[in-house]
Amino acid sequence: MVVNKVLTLVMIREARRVLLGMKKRGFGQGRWNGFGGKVEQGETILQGALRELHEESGLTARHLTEIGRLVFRFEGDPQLLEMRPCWFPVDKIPFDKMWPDDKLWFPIFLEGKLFSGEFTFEGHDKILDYTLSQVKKLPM
Ligand SMILES: Nc1nc2c([nH]c(=O)n2[C@H]2C[C@H](O)[C@@H](COP(=O)(O)OP(=O)(O)OP(=O)(O)O)O2)c(=O)[nH]1
Repeated sequence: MVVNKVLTLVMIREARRVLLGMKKRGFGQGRWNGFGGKVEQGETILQGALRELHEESGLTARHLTEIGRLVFRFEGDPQLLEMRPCWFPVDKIPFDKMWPDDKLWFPIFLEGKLFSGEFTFEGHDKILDYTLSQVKKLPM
């Protein structure tokens, strides 16, 4: 069965550091990540991103800027929320405790460039196949 969900992922960054949250339970448990989750019915992606950012980190953003668009396919399951935020210097991002695709697109994000990609996973650790590129404009 194919389940299509729209998920947000907000990266809070300053020039030399990035704020990540430790996912305490549910989908991605035990991994550092940006803040986000499912877009709810009747919500725009931006509204969903602002809501999840606030729910998970307590932060209220004045504005958000698009950084990329990624498609994930899982040959398996999904699930829940809860985060523990922590700032990481840009040269000390804990990739070994993050989603395996992150080390591929983070460099583009940290350069301030837009990116677009698709990842197919086997379970939650193995990337079977992917495409990723820096783009001038995000696909709709
Ligand atoms: N960095 C990174 N983030 C990912 C990857 N895959 C993936 O779903 N995410 C993000 C998108 C979302 O922000 C988050 C998953 O959202 P979620 O399932 O916890 O959604 P939610 O908070 O609405 O959860 P729930 O309460 O409905 O269970 O993980 C990935 O490969 N890398």
